[in-house]
Amino acid sequence: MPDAPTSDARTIAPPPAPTAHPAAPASPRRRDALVASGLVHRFGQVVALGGVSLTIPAGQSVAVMGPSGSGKSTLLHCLSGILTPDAGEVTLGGGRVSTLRDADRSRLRRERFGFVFQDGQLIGELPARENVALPLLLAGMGRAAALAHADSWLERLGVGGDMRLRRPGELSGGQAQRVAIARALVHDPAVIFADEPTGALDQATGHEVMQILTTTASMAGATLVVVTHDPHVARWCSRLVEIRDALVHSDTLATSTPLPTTGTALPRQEDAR
Ligand SMILES: Nc1ncnc2c1ncn2[C@@H]1O[C@H](COP(=O)(O)OP(=O)(O)OP(=O)(O)O)[C@@H](O)[C@H]1O
Repeated sequence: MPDAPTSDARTIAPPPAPTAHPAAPASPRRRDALVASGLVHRFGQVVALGGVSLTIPAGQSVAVMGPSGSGKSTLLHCLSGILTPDAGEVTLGGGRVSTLRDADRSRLRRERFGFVFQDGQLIGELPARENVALPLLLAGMGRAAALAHADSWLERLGVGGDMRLRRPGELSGGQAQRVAIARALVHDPAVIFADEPTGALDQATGHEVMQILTTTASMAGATLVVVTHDPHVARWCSRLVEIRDALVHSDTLATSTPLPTTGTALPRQEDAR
């Protein structure tokens, strides 16, 4: 694995102070490991995940790589409760994710997970600050407090001032991804899932976005799971999981310490640190 890029964390201010609100609870929940045990998922005859087990300690950044069609997005979707696996289980801090009822799973996704997609998936009709405030509003925070919290995140990620009031279509790709990162972090999630977060950006902007994503996630104590085709993106993360043919093919820490991976075997948590 190549050397991790130099992170200029000093240029990014610490996260805004958490508010005394369920949408931004204090830190203990962040100690939750995300664990996948024997995940199997099929689309008809296609086996997209053939028995994948992973333990991701709280606060770790993991890049998921592999050839097209190997099962990366399916893994991300199962880990984040978007898809229900046909077999196996996902837990966060010991609490079940994959087998929750739909309503509870949606709530868990809203409150404990943040998402960054290739195209941002911001709401086109809403200004940046309202896009960012949305997770807080959905969690019941008052409008003024939610917008103030959103503003402080946007400011911190370099899209403050006038840009807060622009709609996504009036922002550059890099600016829109900064807004998407602010939206993913604003409610203080335990885990951020990013699917090709730099896929629509040029290399320099992608580098900048990864720097912001990894630095802010780390400062906030959030676990980060990034699906990417790009080794330059992957090297921002402290662990690389390679998926091939619906299974974990390799699992490596940035220190180049190989982790035991044998099909469905579940690595012990201390192995993955
Ligand atoms: N909704 C779906 N319906 C049917 N088959 C699907 C569906 N989604 C994924 N698949 C199939 O499941 C397998 C794994 O797909 P997945 O999207 O997880 O791979 P990936 O590694 O993320 O690919 P890529 O890098 O191209 O995005 C592939 O064979 C794919 O064609």
